[in-house]
Amino acid sequence: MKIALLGYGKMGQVIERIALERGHEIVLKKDEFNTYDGLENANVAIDFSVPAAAIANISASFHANVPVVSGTTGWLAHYDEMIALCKEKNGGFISSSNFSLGVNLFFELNSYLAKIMAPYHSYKVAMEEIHHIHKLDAPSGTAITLAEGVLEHSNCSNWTMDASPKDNEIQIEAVRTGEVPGTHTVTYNSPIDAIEIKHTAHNREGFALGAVIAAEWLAGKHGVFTMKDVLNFN
Ligand SMILES: NC(=O)C1=CN([C@@H]2O[C@H](COP(=O)(O)OP(=O)(O)OC[C@H]3O[C@@H](n4cnc5c(N)ncnc54)[C@H](O)[C@@H]3O)[C@@H](O)[C@H]2O)C=CC1
Ligand SMILES: O=C(O)C1=N[C@H](C(=O)O)C[C@H](O)C1
Repeated sequence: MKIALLGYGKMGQVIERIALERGHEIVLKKDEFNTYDGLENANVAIDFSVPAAAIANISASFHANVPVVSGTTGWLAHYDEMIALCKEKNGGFISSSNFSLGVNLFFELNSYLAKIMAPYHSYKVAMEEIHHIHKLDAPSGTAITLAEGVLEHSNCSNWTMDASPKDNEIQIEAVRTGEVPGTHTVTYNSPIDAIEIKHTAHNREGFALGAVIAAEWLAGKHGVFTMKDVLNFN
């Protein structure tokens, strides 16, 4: 399969290695300095760039009739626009705040826990995400997905990064330190005890492998999909 890498930073480089190991060919490595020349030759594009570039990368893929997997976080305000463009161009699209198998299992666990905790109002839910100091966005896309998973089942109204959240708000604390690849914790605390679930990425391999598997799955398809479709979680 011919892959266009849209973004060739920390993630793009791990994705390249894994894609080559799985027998794929890289036909474009797009960064902020070069053009989309060659994109039209790809069977699939993989966007791991920066929030400001993600929209242009995803749009360029739809215009070139190339299905696109996007892992870039921090551009959710434009999500509906990209879905509309995908439909207009009959494109193929998967975006996810986190492509690792472990985190996608963790999303399922988070939803289940939120469901069974819903009747117990003495527990207050909060989240912490820890990442490397180079990360541009906060909170992480993964923390937002986790919070959305809780909001679906609880009577909380929204998430906040405010240090003094209201009773009906889910607090997300974002910590930036060293070279941490990504750690997410969801805690339900009561005056009596606490229940905590945690996912720790030891490196970027899981994110990258998940993105390549998603790309293999998406090639040749039209429509908007999620990692649940790829992993058969539905
Ligand atoms: N969904 C997931 O599983 C994961 C998502 N991410 C997200 O992926 C994104 C990239 O992460 P990293 O690789 O760690 O960041 P990075 O900063 O190492 O790399 C970003 C790359 O984007 C490139 N770039 C900048 N402007 C561009 C443009 N106009 N077109 C194409 N590329 C451009 C930069 O040259 C840089 O190489 C971030 O938003 C991060 O939050 C990171 C890990 C996992
Ligand atoms: O920027 C990162 O590094 C990561 N970003 C994603 C996010 O914002 O959730 C996924 C992962 O945690 C690493």
